[in-house]
Amino acid sequence: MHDVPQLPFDAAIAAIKAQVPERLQSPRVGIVCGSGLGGIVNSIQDLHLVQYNTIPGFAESTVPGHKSSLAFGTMGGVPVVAMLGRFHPYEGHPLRVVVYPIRVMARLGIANLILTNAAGGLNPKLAVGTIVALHDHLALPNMTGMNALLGPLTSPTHQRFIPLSDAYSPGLRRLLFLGAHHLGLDPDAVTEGTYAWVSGPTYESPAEGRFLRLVGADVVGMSTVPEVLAAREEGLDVMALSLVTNAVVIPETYRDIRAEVAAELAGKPVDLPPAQVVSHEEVLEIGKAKGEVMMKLVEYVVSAIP
Ligand SMILES: O=P(O)(O)O[C@H]1O[C@H](CO)[C@@H](O)[C@H]1O
Ligand code: HPA
Repeated sequence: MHDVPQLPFDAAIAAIKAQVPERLQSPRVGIVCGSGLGGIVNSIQDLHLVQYNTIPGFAESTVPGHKSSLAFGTMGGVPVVAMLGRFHPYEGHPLRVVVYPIRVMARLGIANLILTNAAGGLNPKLAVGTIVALHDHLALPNMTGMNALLGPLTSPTHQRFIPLSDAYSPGLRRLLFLGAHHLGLDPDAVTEGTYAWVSGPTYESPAEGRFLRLVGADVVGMSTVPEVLAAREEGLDVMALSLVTNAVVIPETYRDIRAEVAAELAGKPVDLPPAQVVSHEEVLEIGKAKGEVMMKLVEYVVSAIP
């Protein structure tokens, strides 16, 4: 396999192999832990951590709730590698750096990739805490010049035109729902939906949230899609799970300040609606509170992959 120009794959693989026992050097499944979801590492046995700053080509994650290490070990006896901390374009990382760890994991031999993320709920039917298995995505940045696969072909053997109609593996999603059943989860705890990828780092304005809902997205977040594209280019089977950490505020009407002032001038009482704003702290809190369900599902799927 030829490598992406200027990305030091051989040095990265060598640095990893120097730090990980041979029995764990060829993981079958790769996992990416989303904001606040690093607890997934607790279900890895025979754990060996490799710091990103020891792997050539890796950046550092600068986002609270993301560490900067690769976790090697086993889950239900299956060798795995998990990214404790991902890179987002809004941190200033170029897209080829954002997806580099996915390509490194592919070169280590993974065949399946499980991505997790924290996301805002656009579909009003999704309660905070719901886990959404992505069956599709809507990526305005991809459609307007921020596609992670722009640029020279990754290698002469890679495909240029990657289909996305089959990006999210039905087989892995089937295992997920079998897992939800075996774990006795409430039927509404896990569902399927479409993820809107936005660049961030601002959360959505009400009009943006309304727009994304109108065009068919169920959840919204600032990650995952670039990783899905690279993984598909590398020939990996992909499952992506969003934990709904907050409801995106999409008011039907705006505060009518003109009417409020008129009422105030007329001496009438004015009822002020409570301000609703999302924060990353809230996102991390829900991640911590609900992360265990995500961990158990990931564990089930990893063990059940044929
Ligand atoms: O997608 P992950 O990395 O889980 O993080 C999500 O949480 C952060 C915002 O709170 C954004 O980075 C968003 O993408
Ligand atoms: N919007 C975008 N990304 C997010 C959100 C959100 O509401 N919550 C967690 N990640």
